[in-house]
Amino acid sequence: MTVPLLSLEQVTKIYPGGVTALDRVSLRVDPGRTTGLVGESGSGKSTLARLALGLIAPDSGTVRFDGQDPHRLRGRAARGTRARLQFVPQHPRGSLNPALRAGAAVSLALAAQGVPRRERAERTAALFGQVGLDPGLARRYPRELSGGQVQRVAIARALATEPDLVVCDEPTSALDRSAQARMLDLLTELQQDSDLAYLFISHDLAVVRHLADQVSVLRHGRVVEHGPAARLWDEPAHPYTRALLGGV
Ligand SMILES: Nc1ncnc2c1ncn2[C@@H]1O[C@H](COP(=O)(O)OP(=O)(O)OP(=O)(O)O)[C@@H](O)[C@H]1O
Repeated sequence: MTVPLLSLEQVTKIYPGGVTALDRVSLRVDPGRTTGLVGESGSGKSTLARLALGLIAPDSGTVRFDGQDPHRLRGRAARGTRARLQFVPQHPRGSLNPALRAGAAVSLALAAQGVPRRERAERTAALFGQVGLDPGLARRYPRELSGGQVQRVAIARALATEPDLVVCDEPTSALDRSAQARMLDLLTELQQDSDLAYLFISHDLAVVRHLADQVSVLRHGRVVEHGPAARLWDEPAHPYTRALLGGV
């Protein structure tokens, strides 16, 4: 049996004030594969993403990335692990520095990886090419780029560290239908080229099924159904999954 790249075992997260955002949730992402996580607003998806990235700790249960607790790593081990575990947020415009040109955002990520200055321009141009962006756009500021282009810059920046796993939190929800389809094609291509694994989070099962091998359905912090994406789509067992599909 494959050793998972990311695993959550019986994870519970209770926020101050008593909100149980996640209740004994288990989930795994295998190397080079995609696990989808669907659920409506407030179901706990972003909390799970933050736990997977090691930004917060669970109240009980375990989170493991390549066998280690990502929240407990310190120093060099933390830097190494962070490079292999990247994040593409829902609204990347907010995560890019508005005063930095798009190319500089990617170049900085390369610098943080120890890539020598003389190699950075060429590597940045290659990353722009990889995500389907004209390298000329590297000179633009985020405000001068479309939503889809900004999302691609965020992906290029994530790829700069040559990650094994990318946590994508609603990466297409701010895009129109055609940009959404192109983004899913790009993510699929990148996975095939670089053997990337994704934890792909969305409220939309119709989007998730295009990419995910396995899907977990989250409701009020609990996994109510889990299985192969095609099975959930064709024969949803839980009424909540059927309700999610009803909205498609
Ligand atoms: N820092 C926090 N402090 C207290 N409660 C929080 C905090 N963050 C999230 N919550 C609560 O935890 C629950 C899960 O929130 P979470 O953001 O994980 O859901 P979500 O599925 O990502 O929602 P959305 O799709 O709207 O982003 C919600 O009830 C939310 O109000």
